[in-house]
Amino acid sequence: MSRLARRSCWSLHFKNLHHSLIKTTSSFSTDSTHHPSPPPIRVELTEYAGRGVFASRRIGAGELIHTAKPAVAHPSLSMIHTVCYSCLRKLPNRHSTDDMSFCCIQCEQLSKKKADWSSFNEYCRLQGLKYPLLVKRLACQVISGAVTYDILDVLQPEILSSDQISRMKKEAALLRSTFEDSDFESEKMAFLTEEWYAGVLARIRINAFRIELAIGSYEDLLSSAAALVEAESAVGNAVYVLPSLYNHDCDPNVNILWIENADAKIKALRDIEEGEELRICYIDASMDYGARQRILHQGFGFQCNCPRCVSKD
Ligand SMILES: C[S@@+](CC[C@H](N)C(=O)[O-])C[C@H]1O[C@@H](n2cnc3c(N)ncnc32)[C@H](O)[C@@H]1O
Repeated sequence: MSRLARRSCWSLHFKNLHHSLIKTTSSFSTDSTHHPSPPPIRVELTEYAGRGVFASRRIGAGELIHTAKPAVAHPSLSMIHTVCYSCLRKLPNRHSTDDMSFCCIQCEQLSKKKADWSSFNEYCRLQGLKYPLLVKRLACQVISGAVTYDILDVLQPEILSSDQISRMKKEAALLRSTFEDSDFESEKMAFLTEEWYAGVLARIRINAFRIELAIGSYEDLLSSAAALVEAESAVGNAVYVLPSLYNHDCDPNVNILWIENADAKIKALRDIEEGEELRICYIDASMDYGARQRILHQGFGFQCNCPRCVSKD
């Protein structure tokens, strides 16, 4: 296939992908008559990093570009008694001892049939793992019919080593046996194979966001200071579809923030021209050039060639 033909094939693919992503994964701010306005973005192929998100019109500094609901979210284990198990909102009653507490009936309904997750959670706690918790949560959502088993297939996967794959096989078996012990119907678990587990985890490892809620009150400020002392300031982790298509820049023009729960808000940090790529920063941009390159290479497998890195700033 010629380069041009391949490109137009991709263009068609991305046009369809763009429409389905916009329709299915994001909720957008509405105007006063409650007509949802489409976000000013389009998904296109970049020259350097697969897909990326581009401005479809001029966007002003501070503008809310779009919001997005997570495909899957899970609280940090150290926060499991203090935030909603579904949406990661802080709970008014911070003394819950239940491993699944909810902020409202709608969130509770997303976890109707419960299993005993103590062994799986303990395994993750001992190994210092956070992403298998997202796979567990996704499997629950698939079983309950809230999402399809292939919801994350559209995301870029990490290339896994054979060591990682054999560890994942053990985790997949532990996950499956927890469902079996809790009498989940076996037909509903047919999707839960070692391959499914490894494929989902490979995508989560590249695309998960660590959720830190914006400080809303003096009380939040105190609890966040306490969490920092305990080395855990994130309320949890989540994976989104559309936000996962934003590429990285060490001097980004947009950022993602969370105000009260795991719903992501994507905002412009400065004026952006039509056609400009929208890029977020995956890491702490205050680190020096060498540390940024090392972390991006180890965590995401790429060498950053953003203007800041090219000038070794
Ligand atoms: C979260 S995904 C971003 C969307 C991705 N481009 C896609 O097509 O799905 C992260 C991956 O995009 C690529 N990427 C993102 N920012 C990049 C950059 N500044 N330079 C090179 N590759 C980048 C890397 O392969 C990285 O692992």
